[in-house]
Amino acid sequence: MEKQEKNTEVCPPVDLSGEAGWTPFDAPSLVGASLRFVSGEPDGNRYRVRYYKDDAEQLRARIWFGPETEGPPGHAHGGAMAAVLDEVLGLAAWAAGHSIVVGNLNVSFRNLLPLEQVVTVESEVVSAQGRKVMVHGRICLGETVFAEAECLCITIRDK
Ligand SMILES: CCCCCCCCCC(=O)SCCNC(=O)CCNC(=O)[C@H](O)C(C)(C)COP(=O)(O)OP(=O)(O)OC[C@H]1O[C@@H](n2cnc3c(N)ncnc32)[C@H](O)[C@@H]1OP(=O)(O)O
Repeated sequence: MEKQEKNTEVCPPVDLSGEAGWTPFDAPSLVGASLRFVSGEPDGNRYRVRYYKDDAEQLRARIWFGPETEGPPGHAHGGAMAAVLDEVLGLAAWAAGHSIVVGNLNVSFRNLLPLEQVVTVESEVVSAQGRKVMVHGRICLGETVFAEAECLCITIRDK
């Protein structure tokens, strides 16, 4: 059987700039440098991401799904979208002052997401009661929603 060659060419730079009124958000200075799965290769072929807060202080991300996130031909893998929602919505709870891990993530895939396109992740912390913090979010571009999620975050117990 013929072995398929892996394409190792690095994709060209992409524009991850935010919208008017957004301010850059430094995720590693809040949670450390451990979030490498999504954010760890800013010039690579998996994801490229940049975080912002909007004028309502909600976390936003501009994200490019590279060829290494492929699932259906030419489009992002559902797990790749779920990983992004896990990171961004969890981070949104941290950015709102809650030290959490994600306990439950419910994702609905609404449209196929074409690769090598910059999209937006929106998030909103909708409630915080006891140890439970609910964050909603979606991956979208203009009016098109690719995936939306409800994320139940649980605050970490004091050791
Ligand atoms: C340090 C920097 C981190 C930055 C992170 C940002 C983004 C990254 C996000 C992630 O990827 S986190 C990694 C994925 N998540 C995990 O691996 C979490 C693994 N699970 C756990 O560690 C524990 O199960 C958990 C802390 C979520 C809960 O365990 P606990 O023993 O502390 O809590 P407990 O089971 O007593 O539950 C507390 C409450 O939460 C509820 N709960 C817990 N897990 C739930 C769940 N999965 N679904 C629904 N409800 C849940 C539970 O019913 C209960 O409700 P009540 O108080 O009303 O009784």
